[in-house]
Formats: sequence, structure tokens, C-alpha cells
Amino acid sequence: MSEKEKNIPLIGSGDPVIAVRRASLWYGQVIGINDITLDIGSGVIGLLGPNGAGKSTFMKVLTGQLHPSTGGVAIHGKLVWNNPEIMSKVGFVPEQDAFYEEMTGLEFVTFLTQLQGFSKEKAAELAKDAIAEVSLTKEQDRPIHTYSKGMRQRIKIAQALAHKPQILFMDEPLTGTDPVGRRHIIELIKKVGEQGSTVIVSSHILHEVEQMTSNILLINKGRVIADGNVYRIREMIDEHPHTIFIEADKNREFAALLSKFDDVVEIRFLERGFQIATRNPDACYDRIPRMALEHKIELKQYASQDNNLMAVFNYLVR
Ligand SMILES: Nc1ncnc2c1ncn2[C@@H]1O[C@H](COP(=O)(O)OP(=O)(O)OP(=O)(O)O)[C@@H](O)[C@H]1O
Repeated sequence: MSEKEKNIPLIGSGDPVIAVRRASLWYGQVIGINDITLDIGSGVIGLLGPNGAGKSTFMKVLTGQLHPSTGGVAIHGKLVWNNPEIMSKVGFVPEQDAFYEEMTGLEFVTFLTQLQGFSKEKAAELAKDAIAEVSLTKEQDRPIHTYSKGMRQRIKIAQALAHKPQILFMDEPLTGTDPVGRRHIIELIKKVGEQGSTVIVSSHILHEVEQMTSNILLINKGRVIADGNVYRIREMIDEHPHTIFIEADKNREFAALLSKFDDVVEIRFLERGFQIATRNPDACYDRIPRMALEHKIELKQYASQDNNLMAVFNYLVR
């Protein structure tokens, strides 16, 4: 693949690290990704799209876990498919949990690092460093089946980081994490990006991704439908109210408190909680935990809904 090809979008900074050319993948009749061509440089890149958009498929094609039906992917000029040399440069945090539950965190990360070709001693040393990076040292000798969801996410990140890859892929790394765990992972992702690596992070929540980076690839129905700076994408999104689902022990009382703010344009009660539409998501996200605490309301969960993102996708693909 020639790097001199013209008009190929480059997302991220510096020289291209990953080159994707006309890559498509079908699962039988179903399209996973559809004719994607772009270059990816370094820094943190958010891969954003609603459920089923093709994010996981794209990541698996980029990492050589799936062979594209047509087209190809190269990292540093070398095709990724069936190329073990490339694998040592890549770390992957999968969406699903696939643990050896009886292993301790340290055993798990050491074992997977050994598979990268390191001796047991060296792998254990690298594993300890990576576990420290994700602040799990205190828990490293506990079996994984005793870990919380957030800890499981972090140990997955440690296994991806341990062999010090130049490129890190993370499929929905914030799923199931609490606010403190989320902040920690976001800071970690930013740090790895600032060290000059390429970090590709998928999510279906813009608010999460924009805390890590302003470089975004929007993907829908297997196609990249926009790339570039988050501000442009944000502008499109801000035209549509942002929807947040909230579940608390006193839903009606909490909804009444939140409805007093001008940016809240709609409240709808659902089976377990309620949904609010806001024109100022940032203020709203700050306000929700603060007000719950102030009014002694137990917040069971709050999360962005796909709806506003879907509205933007509908608008972009029209
Ligand atoms: N193994 C598979 N067999 C058949 N179809 C699949 C398979 N994996 C994914 N698909 C389909 O391919 C499309 C893209 O799925 P993919 O999992 O890549 O999307 P995604 O953006 O990662 O979604 P999510 O956030 O829900 O994981 C979807 O229509 C999905 O149903």
C-alpha cells in the first residue's frame, strides 16, 4: 500500500501508523464494515457509533483477528493478517470478559504476557508494572472471580498494556465502571496517548469519548460517516437534546428536583427509572451525582442513552 495515495483521511496526529484500504467484512448477508479507507496516526482516537454500528468488527479487522472480505489493513506498512510480528506491537482490550476465573490477576496478566514471548520472570515483572498502572496491586493476588466489574475492566487493560505495545485497542473499556473507576481509566488512556502511542477506544457515548480526545471517527452501519474534530460533531449533536437515563431509590422526587433546571426540556418515566432530555449535558452530568448526595437520594445508575447519537447519525446519513 503506497503512502502517497491522495485524499485519504488521516485521523490522529503525526505520520500514519495504520493504513486501512477499502476494507469490508460481511457476516453472511450482514454487513460488519463497509468499504473503509483511512489512515490512523498517533494519540487517542475515539471510535464512536451506536450499538451494532460495526465498531467491534472494525477493531477485530484492524488487529488481524478477522480477515476482511475485501481490502486490507497494514500497520507500519505490513499487512496485519496472519502476522505475529505485528501482534507484539498491539494490545487489545476486548469487549467481552474472557478470563481464567480461578487465576489471580497477577497470574492472568503474567500468563498472557508470556504468550507474547517473554520468559516467566520477565512476564511477571511486566505484569506487576502494568497492574500498578491500573492501580490493582493490592488486589493482584486475588482470584479474578472475586473482582468487581470495574476491576475486571482494569485487569483487562493491564494485560493489554503489559508488553508495552505501540498501539492499543480498547473496545468499550468504560462499560460497567463506576464514576471513580471511569475517571481512572480515562486518565490512563490519556496518559498512554500522550506518550506517543496510538490508542483506539470504542464507545457509543460521545460524552465519555470527548473526555479522552477530540479526535473522533463516527461509524454507522459499517461505514465511517465523519472523522475529525469532536467540536464539529458536538455542534451537530447539540442541536438535539441529550438523553440520560436515571434510576434512583426515589425516582419521582429526584425527577422533580432535576426538572427545575432550564436546560432540562423533557422528563419521561420508564418502568425502572426515568429519562431526561437536556440541552446542557455537561452541566447535567455534574449535577446528577451532586444533587443525589445533597438530597440523600440513592443513585442506582445514570447513563447516556443512544437516542441523541442516533439522531445525529440519521441526520448525517440522510
Ligand atoms: N459473529 C457475527 N455473526 C453475524 N453477525 C455479526 C457478528 N458479529 C457482529 N455481527 C453484526 O455485524 C454488525 C456490526 O456489529 P459489531 O459488533 O461490529 O458492532 P458494534 O458497533 O461493535 O456494536 P456493539 O456496541 O453493540 O458491540 C451488526 O449488525 C452485528 O449484528
